[in-house]
Amino acid sequence: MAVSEQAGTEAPGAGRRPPSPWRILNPVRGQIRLAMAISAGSALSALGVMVSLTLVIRALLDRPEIMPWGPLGAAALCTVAAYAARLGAFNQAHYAAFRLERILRIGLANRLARVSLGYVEAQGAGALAKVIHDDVKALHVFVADSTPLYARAYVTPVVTFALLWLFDWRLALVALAVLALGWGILRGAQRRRRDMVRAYNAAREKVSAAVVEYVQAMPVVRNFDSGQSSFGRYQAALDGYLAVMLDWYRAAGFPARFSWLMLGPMPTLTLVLGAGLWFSAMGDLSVPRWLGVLLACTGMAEAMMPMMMLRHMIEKVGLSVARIEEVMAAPDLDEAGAMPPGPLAFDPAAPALRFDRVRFSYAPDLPPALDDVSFEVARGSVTALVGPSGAGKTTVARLVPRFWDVTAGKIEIGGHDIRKIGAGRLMQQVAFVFQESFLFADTIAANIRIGRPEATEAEVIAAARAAQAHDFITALPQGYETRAGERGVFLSGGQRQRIAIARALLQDRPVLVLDEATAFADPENEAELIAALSELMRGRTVIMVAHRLATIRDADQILVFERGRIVERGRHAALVGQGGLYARLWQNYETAQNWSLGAAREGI
Ligand SMILES: Nc1ncnc2c1ncn2[C@@H]1O[C@H](COP(=O)(O)OP(=O)(O)OP(=O)(O)O)[C@@H](O)[C@H]1O
Repeated sequence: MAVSEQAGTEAPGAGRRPPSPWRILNPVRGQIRLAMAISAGSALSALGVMVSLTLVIRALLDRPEIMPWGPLGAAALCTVAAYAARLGAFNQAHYAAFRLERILRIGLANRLARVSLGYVEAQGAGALAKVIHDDVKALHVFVADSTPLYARAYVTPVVTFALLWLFDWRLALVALAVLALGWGILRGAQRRRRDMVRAYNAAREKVSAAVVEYVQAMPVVRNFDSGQSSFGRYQAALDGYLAVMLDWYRAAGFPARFSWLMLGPMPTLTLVLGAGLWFSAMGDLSVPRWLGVLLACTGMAEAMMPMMMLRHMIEKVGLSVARIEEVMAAPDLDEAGAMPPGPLAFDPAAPALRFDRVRFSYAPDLPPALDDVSFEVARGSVTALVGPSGAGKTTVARLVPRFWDVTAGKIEIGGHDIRKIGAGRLMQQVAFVFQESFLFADTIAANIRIGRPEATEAEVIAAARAAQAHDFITALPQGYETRAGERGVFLSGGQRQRIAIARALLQDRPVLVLDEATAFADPENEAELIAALSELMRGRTVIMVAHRLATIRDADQILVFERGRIVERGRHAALVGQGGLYARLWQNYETAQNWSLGAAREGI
């Protein structure tokens, strides 16, 4: 399951609480503590203003003819200090947030560089990019805006209560009772909140999945579906979302609003005012004290609000933390047994590539996708993998660049177990061109240069020429400097493939893995693609998956897979002669070819 889906609805661990954000803040803990301390100082200074003003009033009531400069000056000083400290706290928190953002992004990028490519593929590039971007951003917002509030939210009510107690313990208890009542009702209203949040997230995910499906499937929808079933799914998701929202509103509505009202300053003020009137009428409360209580208790009620908001923010940011921690905990490619760095001597007598009793399962509870697969690929030869859908061909191709590691057995390059070579050195040996050729949002030239940034312009052009890409590249608006990839120029699947081939040519690595490299090609493109591939394959050790059997007729070795095992092996003519699975596949292929041209025309 992809990262985003997991944390969005069920996981991390259905029904479990999202983790606390504090642990992940460790790298900037010191600075956050500093921000909190300064913020607490600001809260105390604000209370100092209240106390000073109370002293001013008391002094004026006692001796109205003398201006109480001392308490007035203290009030002014405390006001300035409160604002300065507040600003300082937010500055510190923002610095910490920027530092944390950088640390987490670098950490996540480093992690992804070390995990297996299979993990990245399984999670989906989009979901991982969302973690690096959106979830880290959510933490930034939390640190920058919430941590100073946090200190204030806890310091202010406690210190205010102490002050109230000093002024008049009876009125302090009245204020506390009102707030406790509001708090109690709110907690009651929030008891169902976690379930509600989960139902809400699930409903929201369903809506976005339905939207994505509806938009992505638009061509299919228009052709076959007239929009009925996918739009129906979208509508059902929307209805579900509405039902959850209404349910939530009904369940939490009244108590929540009532408790917010209770936690506002008015109820506390009214009761303290009433109680104060009564006490002073009984001659039990001096006016300055009463005023002091009134001034302070508004602050106490107000301070409760951020507490509620912060609880909500912590729960929300917890989901982002869960997703970040999940990526951070992704297993490393096993590099423990890797040989020390330095040039590697390959055994010239060993085959270029060897699978030795390889067994591989995608997960411990899944049946093996490959079982007891052994073969050798001689240096400079071409090995083709064929077989029915799901037979394991792609899995073989992806085990070579270590998308995943074998479950049992081993894969060797030049006599070395690929797990021991180390990922970096392995990549110097193996180039791969897979079904989807990814182009970065950069110029075409930069995209070709990716494996060898130091390549000269002449080398880039030579590689593009050999890959049959030069002509269409020069026809683009800015030639090699045209931007490709996201929001760049639109390139067809076959053109992207040829750029990927030019890239692989420039990388000039001895072992080449091709998976379905001609899958995207239209008939005009195909001839060019095959020419490009022949250029790429020249002199290299090639292992290729191809559905178009014509492209592998001349392969030095054909391995026929069925249900994860090699069932036949040999050259084309011999295999056709055997009359087994390959012969059947070949016959089907030929029939399909003839049908596509001849029968289809007759049909029209
Ligand atoms: N990421 C994955 N997770 C779990 N199982 C997988 C995964 N990828 C492939 N499989 C399973 O492993 C088996 C072999 O799949 P593989 O893609 O290697 O077959 P293939 O011969 O390349 O098929 P095709 O010609 O249709 O591409 C299949 O049963 C497939 O369902």
